[in-house]
Amino acid sequence: MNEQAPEMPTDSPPSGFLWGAATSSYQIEGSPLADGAGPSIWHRFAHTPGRVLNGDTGDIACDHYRRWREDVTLMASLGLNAYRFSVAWGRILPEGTGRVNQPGLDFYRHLVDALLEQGIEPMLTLYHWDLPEALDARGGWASDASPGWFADYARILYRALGDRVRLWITLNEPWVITAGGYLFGDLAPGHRSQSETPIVAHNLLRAHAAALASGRAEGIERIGLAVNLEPQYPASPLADDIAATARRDAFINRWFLDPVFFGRYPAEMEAIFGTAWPEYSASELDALRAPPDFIGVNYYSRSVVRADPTEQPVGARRVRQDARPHTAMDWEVYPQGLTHILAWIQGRYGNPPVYITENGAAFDDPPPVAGRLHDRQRVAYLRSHLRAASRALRRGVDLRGYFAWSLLDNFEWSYGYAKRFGLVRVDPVDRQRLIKDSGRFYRDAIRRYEGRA
Ligand SMILES: N#[N+]C[C@@H]1[C@@H](O)[C@H](O)[C@@H](O)[C@@H]2O[C@H]12
Repeated sequence: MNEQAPEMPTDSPPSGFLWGAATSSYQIEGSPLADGAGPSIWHRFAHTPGRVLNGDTGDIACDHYRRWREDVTLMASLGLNAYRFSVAWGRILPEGTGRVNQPGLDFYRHLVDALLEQGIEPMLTLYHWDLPEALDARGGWASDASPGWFADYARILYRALGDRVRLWITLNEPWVITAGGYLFGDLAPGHRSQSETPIVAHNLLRAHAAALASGRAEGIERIGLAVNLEPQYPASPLADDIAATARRDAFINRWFLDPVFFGRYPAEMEAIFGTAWPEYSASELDALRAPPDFIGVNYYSRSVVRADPTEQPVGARRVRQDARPHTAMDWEVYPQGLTHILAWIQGRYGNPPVYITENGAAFDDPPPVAGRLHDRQRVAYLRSHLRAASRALRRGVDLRGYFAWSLLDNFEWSYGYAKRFGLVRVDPVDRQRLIKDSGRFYRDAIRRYEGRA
């Protein structure tokens, strides 16, 4: 596909720039209970009738647990020099704590070694939503003990893989873990509790700090935090809309980053949660200060915000921008928002190193024809967002890499397999992989950026 690659401010990106793709364990691996693994909250959630569209589960997913060698070869054929994946906690510690399951460790060690053999830098996410069911039975992230569980689990992985994995992420999207799993209830474990929500968020922040500390003790030098960020724009200059936008910005963008960088929550949180917001001592807040060595930015879209008292707990809602293109998730395609959010990080948190750890789009792909899949909308999305990333580089943002979401069509949580984000198609029947035009475009863009085209 002779697509013009996006322009870059310089002939090539900063040296060492990472060109990757991202996945997560429950979404691609399948075989959730193989070789001694313990079940996760997503295994239970997906097998609970009515929780996932079409009754889909991750029992097979992309069958990556068995096809991982083929997938590493696929990554190399795309010219990736990095790959972001997550570890299923339950494969390492079937009961969440205690006994280590060696076959689980071996699976990830073999995967990492195969990546390194292909010159592909592994970026390992310790937690991407699949908490061991055994820990949820003990209170899960609402338990005061959860940070200790997580630090112990992290330490096992640091010791097993710290000599070959250089880039670590503690948590993937703590906001989605909290809001999806404990406030709105559309994600595992499916709670809907305004009182539990701030407690879970606080424990996740404590867990991040604990895992950062245990990593430092093991000599791990590059530990990040991956956050979903969504720039918020007021629908009008009305004071109510401006205030609603500030509340939603605090709720989505600052709730987790402010504590880890400043040791304080955004002032808006108490107004959002009211009496459900706990009292924290100065020392409890200061203990959250755990600046990551880099921020992982998961960017998909923006929100245009209007005040709406019926939309709780924030009192704000998104206003759909009908005049603009939207993805199959009904998210507005807004590449400028990526530049804006990267510049916002640069200004607010002191220009920390940043990786775009997820960026991509679901579209209703056409069927393959003669061995090709022409996903033109996804090619356009990638091109516009790579350009937006290059504009951030031009502003001096310390951007170190870009990971497309996702390498493979995979299990899209409560949407099951109905929403497809992959650069590579996965056949729903035989799981055969087929590189889409977007995968070819990304491969060609990498070559041009790296001056190899
Ligand atoms: N939805 N959606 C796509 C994508 C999801 O598949 C990832 O697992 C999350 O990290 C993040 O929400 C983004």
